[in-house]
Amino acid sequence: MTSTTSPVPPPPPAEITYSGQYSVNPLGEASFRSLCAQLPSVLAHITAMAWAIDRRAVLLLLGCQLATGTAAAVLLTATARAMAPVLGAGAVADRLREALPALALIATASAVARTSVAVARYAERRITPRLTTATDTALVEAVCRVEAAAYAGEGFSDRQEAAEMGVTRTQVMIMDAQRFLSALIKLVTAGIVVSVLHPLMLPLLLLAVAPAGIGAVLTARVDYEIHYANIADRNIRGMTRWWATTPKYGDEVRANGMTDYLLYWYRALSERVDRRTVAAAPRTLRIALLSSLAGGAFLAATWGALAWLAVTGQIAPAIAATAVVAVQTTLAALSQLVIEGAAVFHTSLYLGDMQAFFDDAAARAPQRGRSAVTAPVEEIRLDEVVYRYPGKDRPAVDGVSLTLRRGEILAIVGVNGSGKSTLTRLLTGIYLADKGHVTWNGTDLADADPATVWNCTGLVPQIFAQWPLRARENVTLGQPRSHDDHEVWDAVDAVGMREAIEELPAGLDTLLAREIFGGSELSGGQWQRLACSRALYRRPPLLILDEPTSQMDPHGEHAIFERIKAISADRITIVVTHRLENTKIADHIVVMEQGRLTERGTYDDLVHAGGTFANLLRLSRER
Ligand SMILES: Nc1ncnc2c1ncn2[C@@H]1O[C@H](COP(=O)(O)OP(=O)(O)OP(=O)(O)O)[C@@H](O)[C@H]1O
Repeated sequence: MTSTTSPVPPPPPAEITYSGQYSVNPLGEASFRSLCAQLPSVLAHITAMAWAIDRRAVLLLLGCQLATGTAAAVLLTATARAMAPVLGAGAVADRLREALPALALIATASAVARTSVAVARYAERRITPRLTTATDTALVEAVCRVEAAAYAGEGFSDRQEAAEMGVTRTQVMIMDAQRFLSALIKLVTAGIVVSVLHPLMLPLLLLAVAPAGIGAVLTARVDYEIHYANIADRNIRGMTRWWATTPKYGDEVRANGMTDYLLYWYRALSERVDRRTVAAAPRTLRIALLSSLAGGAFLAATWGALAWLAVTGQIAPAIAATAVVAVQTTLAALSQLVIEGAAVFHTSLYLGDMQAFFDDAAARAPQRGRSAVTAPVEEIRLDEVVYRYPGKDRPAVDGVSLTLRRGEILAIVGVNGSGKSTLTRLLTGIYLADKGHVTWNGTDLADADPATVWNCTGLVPQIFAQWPLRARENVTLGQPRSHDDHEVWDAVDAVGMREAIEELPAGLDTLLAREIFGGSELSGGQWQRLACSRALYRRPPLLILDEPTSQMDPHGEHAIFERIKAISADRITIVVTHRLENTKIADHIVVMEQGRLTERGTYDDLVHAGGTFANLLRLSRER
C-alpha cells in the first residue's frame, strides 16, 4: 500500500525573544567613552575576584607584570647604549668590547622578561580553574537558593543563560586582564623611552593604534549585540538538545517519530542563531577595514617622521636605530593593549550579566523570618490562602482554609489543573501565600526559617528526580542518619524494593545511571518506589505524596498505601491522587475545583453526597 498524503513540512520553532523589562540591551545606551571609562573598574572587579581565590598568585602575577615592564625599559635603554659603539667607528672587536656591558644587560633583561611571562602564566593557571569553579558553583547555588516562585518569574531562565556566559568568560578573564596590564606597563616604559628620543614619536604612535582600539571595541559591541539577540534561542536550543539526547527519553522520541522533527527544530534554531551572527559580519568587516585604513595611514606617518628626523640629522644614526626598536616595542604593546582592552571590555559585558543575575537571585532569596519550626508538628492551618502564578489571571489556589492535625491523613482530589500540587507547595512553604496564612504549630510560614520547615517535610512529587547516584544515595540523598544500612533497608522494604536492589550488580552500591559505565537502570515503577522510600527514610512530620503510585503495579500500590496508613500516627500525611479508591485510607478528603475547596468529608460522606467526588468515582468505575 502506498501513502497518498504528501508530507506536511513541520512548523518552524516558535520565535521566542528575550523580552519584557529585561529586554533592554545595556549597550544600546552606552557611549564609547563611557565603555572605556569602565575598564579600570572592571579590572578592579576582576582583581577582587582573583584576590578572593588566591592572594599569593595575584601578588605574583602583579610582580611579574612589574618585572616585565622594567625589563622592557632596561632592554630599550641598554639597546640605545649598545647602538652607539656598534654603529660607531673603529675595529669591530673594540666596538663589541665597548658594547659588551650593554649587550649583557640586554640578555639579562630578555631572560627576566621571558621568566616573568612563564611565572605569570603559572600564577594565572593557579587562579583561573578555581575562579571558574567558584563562579560556577555560586551560580548553581544562587539558582538553588532563590524562592521557588522566582522560576516562574519573567525572563528568569534567560537571565540565567546570560549569566552562564559570564561563568564561561572567567576561563579567559584573568589571562586577558594580565595581558592587558602587561601591555600597559610595557607601553608606559617603552613610551617614556620613545618620548625621550623625540617628543613627537609617542603622539604619532598613539594615533597609529587608536583606530585599531576603537575598531576592537566596536566589534566587541557587535558581538555582544548578537549574543544578546540569541540568548532566548540558545536557551531553547539547549533544552531541546537535552531532551532529544538524554537516553531516558529516547523511547518517547523514537516511538513517537519525533527524531526528524527534533533534528529539524534543532537545526532551525541553530540556523536562526547563525543567521543573526552572519548578518553582522559585514558590519564587523566595515569596522575592521576602516580601522585598518586609518591605523595604516597614521603608522606610515610615524615611520615617515622617523625617516625625516634621521635624514635631516635631527637625531643621530644610533638614536634612530634605537628609535626603530622602541617604535616596534611600543607598537606591539599598544596593539596588545587595544586587543586585550577590548577582550576585557567584552568580558565585562558578560560579567555584568552574571553580576546582575547574582544580584537578582540575592533579591529573590527567601526573605522570611527566623522563627524555627520544630518537630513534632501538631497542627498545620491554612487560613483563606490565595496564590496566583506570575502572569496568570486567576489564582491557582483561591481562598482555601483547612486544618490538619498530627495522626491524620488528608486526601486531596480534583481534576487536572484544579490547584492540588500548588496547594501542597503552599503547605510545605515552597511558595508563600499571596494572601492569607499558612501556620505550623501557630508559626506563620512567612516568619519561619524555611530550612527548619523543610527539615520536617518529606515530599514525593509527581515528577521526581532519578538521581545518577548509587542506590543508597537515591534513598538517603545527603542525609545519612547512621553508618550502617539498617535504616536504608527499612525504607527499601517499606516500598517493596529489597529484591530488586539485591539483584543489582552491587546492591545498594550500584550506580543508577544507565548511560555511565557500570551503571544499572531501574524500571519506571521501581524509580517511583525509590522516590517514595526517599521520603519515608526521612520519617518526616509532614509527609506529602503527590500521585505516589501512578507508575506502580497494584501490588506495589497496595503495599505503599498500607505502609502510609501504618506510619500515619506520628505525622500529618497528605495524599494527592486521581485513583479515588486510594482515598479510603484518608481521615478526610477535600475536593478542589478551580483553586477552591468545593467538597470535604470522609470517603463514605462524599460517595453518598452526589457531588464531584461521587461523579469522578462513578466515571473511574465505568472505565
Ligand atoms: N509553575 C507554574 N507556573 C505557572 N502556572 C502554573 C505553574 N504550575 C501550575 N500552574 C497553573 O496553576 C494551576 C493549578 O496547577 P496545579 O499543578 O496546582 O494543578 P493540579 O491540580 O495539581 O493538576 P494535576 O492534577 O494535573 O497535577 C493550573 O492552571 C496550572 O496551569
